[in-house]
Amino acid sequence: MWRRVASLSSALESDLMQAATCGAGAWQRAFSSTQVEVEGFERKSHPFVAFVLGGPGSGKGTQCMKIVETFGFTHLSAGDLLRKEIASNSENGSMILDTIKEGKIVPSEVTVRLIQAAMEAGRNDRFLIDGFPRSEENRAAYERVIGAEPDMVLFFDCPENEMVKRVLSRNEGRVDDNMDTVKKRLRVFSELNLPVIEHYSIKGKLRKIDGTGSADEIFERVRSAVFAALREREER
Ligand SMILES: Nc1ncnc2c1ncn2[C@@H]1O[C@H](COP(=O)(O)OP(=O)(O)OP(=O)(O)O)[C@@H](O)[C@H]1O
Ligand SMILES: Nc1ccn([C@@H]2O[C@H](COP(=O)(O)O)[C@@H](O)[C@H]2O)c(=O)n1
Ligand SMILES: [Mg+2]
Repeated sequence: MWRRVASLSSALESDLMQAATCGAGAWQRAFSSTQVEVEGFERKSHPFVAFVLGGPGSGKGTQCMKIVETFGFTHLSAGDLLRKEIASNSENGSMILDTIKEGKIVPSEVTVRLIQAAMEAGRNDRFLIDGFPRSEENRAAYERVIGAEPDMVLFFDCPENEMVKRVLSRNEGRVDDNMDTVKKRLRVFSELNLPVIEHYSIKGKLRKIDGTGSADEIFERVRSAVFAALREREER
């Protein structure tokens, strides 16, 4: 089993405090003093970041939970962060709600700032960023603000009819889990997200996973892909 890092050195604590107040790129510096050995993998100074992509209902959130249990990542879902903004009545709340209802993409500055804050607060050196980047604009904003590229990109490849079936039976009360919005989300996925996936494929960072079968069957594919990426990073 993977062991979570239970405590942080006081030097790191102070770096994290600095990261919380300094903004762009500071979270990277916050990890510069830590190197911890866990299950044979030395934890490097720079956080390991995996983007998790796939169409609506392709199983991103389900598989992220399993990755967290097995590999000790912190899971940040862009959609969940946006939904929390709505729930907290922030100044952007009503704009975000309208955008999600339409299945459109929230302005990148908003989403990237939420991700950045969550990473700074995350106290981990392995992050799964689920449902991001959804567009080339998202991708460029992340690189500009965070100043880094992901170590790997997981893409859950799933047929549309299966994704629609899963979304419509999810039953979590999401405002966008209805046929009308799902159609729009699928169109946005094809038009805006597939080019991002293609970009990472060209860069050799993409791990395409067959998203069909049971959640456990899919996780066996995911486990090998994540293990290989962590090992590659270790060897670098
Ligand atoms: N392999 C699977 N087989 C059947 N149902 C699944 C499978 N994986 C996930 N589900 C179910 O399908 C629904 C959608 O899964 P999940 O929330 O993980 O997808 P997602 O990619 O995060 O979707 P979204 O982009 O809309 O957030 C959930 O109700 C989940 O329990
Ligand atoms: N990078 C992102 C991610 C999400 N959104 C909006 O949230 C909706 C729900 O996202 P899920 O990942 O939970 O399916 C999505 O349809 C978008 O409206 C976004 O704008 N940018
Ligand atoms: Mg999800």
